[in-house]
Amino acid sequence: MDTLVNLQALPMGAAIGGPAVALGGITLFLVREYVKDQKKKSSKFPPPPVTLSVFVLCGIEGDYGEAHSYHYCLYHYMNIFWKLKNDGLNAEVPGLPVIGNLLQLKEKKPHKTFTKWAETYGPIYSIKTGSNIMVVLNTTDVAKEAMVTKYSSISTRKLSNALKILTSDKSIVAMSDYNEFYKAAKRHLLTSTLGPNAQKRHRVHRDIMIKNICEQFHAHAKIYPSEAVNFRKIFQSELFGLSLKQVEELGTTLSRQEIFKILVIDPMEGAIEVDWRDFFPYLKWVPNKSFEKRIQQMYFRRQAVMKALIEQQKQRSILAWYSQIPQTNTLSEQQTLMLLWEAIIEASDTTLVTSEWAMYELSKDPERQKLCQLPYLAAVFHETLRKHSPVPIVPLRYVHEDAQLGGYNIPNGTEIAINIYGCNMDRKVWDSPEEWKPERFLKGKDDTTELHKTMAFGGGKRVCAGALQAMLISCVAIGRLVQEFEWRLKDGEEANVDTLGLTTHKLHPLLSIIKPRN
Ligand code: HEM
Repeated sequence: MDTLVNLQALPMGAAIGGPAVALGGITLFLVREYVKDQKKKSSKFPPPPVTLSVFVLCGIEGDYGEAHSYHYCLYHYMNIFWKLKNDGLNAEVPGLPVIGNLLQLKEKKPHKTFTKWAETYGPIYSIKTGSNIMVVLNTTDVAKEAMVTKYSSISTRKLSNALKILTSDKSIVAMSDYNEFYKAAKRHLLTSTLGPNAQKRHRVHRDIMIKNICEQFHAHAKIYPSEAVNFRKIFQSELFGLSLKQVEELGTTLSRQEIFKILVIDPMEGAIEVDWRDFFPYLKWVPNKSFEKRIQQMYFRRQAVMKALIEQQKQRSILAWYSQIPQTNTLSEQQTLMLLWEAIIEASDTTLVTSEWAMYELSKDPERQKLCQLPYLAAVFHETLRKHSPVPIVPLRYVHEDAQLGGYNIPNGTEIAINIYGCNMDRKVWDSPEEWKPERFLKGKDDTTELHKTMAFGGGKRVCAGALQAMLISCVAIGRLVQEFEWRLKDGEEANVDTLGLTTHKLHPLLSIIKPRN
């Protein structure tokens, strides 16, 4: 999934407008007074005295998700702030008043910024994104603790405004809270599409996909032997075809490229659209019409295409798992539509990201292309997941009851960012982490825990449902492409390592010169 990582921590500070600044002055004053007051009362960071009276006077009830008044947010913020301080998590990245660390994250590659901060502030620290407090985990042990042993206290999500619309308010597996809908939906996804039996049935589609890809690369090598081929152009289109399976009829009104844009590219971009109200929930009454219009348009276009697709597939009974869903009577039509879309978008992105980076690394190094026996192929796959972590930050988790992580008490209301990329760059765990060395996985080849040390697919109850599919497609593709061609990077391509977007999408599509092997 991966595709819908909720990076609410990816703000463009510049988007924060006038009203925030105006209220900011008041906030700053209140915070300063509060801190002064605390210091006067005790030097040992007492528990927050809590502006409970303000809270009560405002008449706010319900959980944090519903309580969006300015006072409540301030109360909530201070509460978490002092609890964290009290329990010794002093590592805190300094930021600006009111907006906190938002401006420092405007580069839109928070996994890299978080990793850099870990060098200065240690592997666990807190940051502020507007009125939210987030604890960032950059170390494997604590990340596992959050995903596995402490999961029950950290199993909900707080979505950005864009994601609320695009996911029909948590109606997809990857973005839902842990509840009955989640359990039913994940079960369906696994039994009908992504689990081992379903993947066995889908083998025929994978074989056709790889055959088509190889044919297109051969055609290119024949006509333009000395010109670089654009890996992504061929791979992406075939991969999307696999995820949609047969949509030729739909294709008579819309091209595959157009459908791809509506179902995959637009929502991926929409998911990281910044609505500054995400960071200042007490300002949610301020209209942000252009933002809402953009996201709503994406939503309606996707609805239209998905409905057409479902109608068509129902008539042809091709989507086997779709016809299974209504039998349970547990999912509404809209939830079913969303799950179908989820399977499409998630199948179309991260597998491409992984395969493209693996072919980039192999194209750099002809010697390593000779070593493609099976264990080595698995090592290439896992090392690519480590160095290029396709989902660099696990979709944000929300602490809904006080929990302990890494020996610190983390209060209810804190957001948790698990920086998988940061964990995979940790020098204490990985030798020369910046180098791509598949050999590091050969030693532990019989030890599956060693292979999953990268945590690329998350872990615990929320572990990625599509890990098997991603591995099957990626490994078969990488193996076949290296078997059939010699790969060499186009001159100048080596430096193109920049990424773009929610996943670690290669900014510049891979360009390699390919030569068929005898
Ligand atoms: C290399 C490829 C992939 C990577 C690295 C990846 C990674 C991840 C990660 C990190 C999560 C989040 C786990 C969490 O919240 O703790 C996730 C969740 C998920 N992924 Fe993937 N994914 C990949 C491919 C796929 C594919 C191909 C599909 C489906 C076709 C898929 C479907 C899902 C679903 C449904 C979830 C939500 C699981 C849950 O919340 O229980 N993923 N993935």
